[in-house]
Amino acid sequence: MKIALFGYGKMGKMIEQIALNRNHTIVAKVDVDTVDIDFSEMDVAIDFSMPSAAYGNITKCFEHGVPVICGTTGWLDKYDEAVALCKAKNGAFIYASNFSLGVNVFFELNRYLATMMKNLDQYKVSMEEIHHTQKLDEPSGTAITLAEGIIDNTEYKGWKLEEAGDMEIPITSKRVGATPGTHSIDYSSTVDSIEIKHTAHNREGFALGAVTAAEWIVGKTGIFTMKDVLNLE
Ligand SMILES: NC(=O)C1=CN([C@@H]2O[C@H](COP(=O)(O)OP(=O)(O)OC[C@H]3O[C@@H](n4cnc5c(N)ncnc54)[C@H](OP(=O)(O)O)[C@@H]3O)[C@@H](O)[C@H]2O)C=CC1
Ligand SMILES: O=C(O)C1=N[C@H](C(=O)O)C[C@H](O)C1
Repeated sequence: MKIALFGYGKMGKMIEQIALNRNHTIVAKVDVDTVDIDFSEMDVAIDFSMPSAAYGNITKCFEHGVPVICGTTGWLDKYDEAVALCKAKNGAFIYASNFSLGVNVFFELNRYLATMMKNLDQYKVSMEEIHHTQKLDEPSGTAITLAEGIIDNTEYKGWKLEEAGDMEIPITSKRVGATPGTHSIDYSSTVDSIEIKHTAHNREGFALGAVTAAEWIVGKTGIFTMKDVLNLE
């Protein structure tokens, strides 16, 4: 498979390694300075760039009929526009705030736990995410997906960084050293607490998930999620 990398930073480099090990070819490494992009060579594009760059990269790919796997976070105010363009062009698209198998299992666990806690008013939920100090966005995309999983299954109405209102989920974002990504959800009452936690030990799981999604999407049209790719139920 011929893969174009949009963004060649920490994730782009890890994805390149995994793709080459799986006998794929990297046909382009696109960064902010790239002017001539040959879209005709690409079977699929994988975007791990920057919040300010993702939408432009994705839409250029759709215009040229290239399927897109996007892991960049912090640009989702434009997600609906990207989806509309993808549909208009009969393209193929997967965005995931987190491509790792472990976090996608954790997303399901979070939803299930939320349904169990829904009527237990003595417990208050809170969330913490910890990432490396170079991360540009907060809270993390993964934390937002986790909050949405709780909101969909309980009476909580929204989320907020730090101080939250009564029916809002408080999220604490910490930036510590080179932490790849740690997310925890806590339900506390006056007598006890229940905590679930996912800890990434490195970036390999994110990169492998993105390459797996790229292998899966080639030849398909439509808007998909990692749940489709991983066949999780
Ligand atoms: N969904 C998931 O599973 C995961 C998502 N992420 C997300 O992926 C994104 C990238 O993370 P990471 O690799 O750690 O970040 P890095 O900062 O290491 O890499 C981002 C790269 O994008 C480049 N870039 C800047 N502008 C453009 C542009 N217009 N087109 C293409 N590339 C551009 C940057 O170049 P320069 O440095 O020259 O500006 C940099 O090399 C983040 O949003 C992060 O949150 C990260 C891990 C997992
Ligand atoms: O920026 C990162 O590094 C990561 N970003 C994603 C996010 O915002 O959730 C996924 C992962 O946690 C690493």
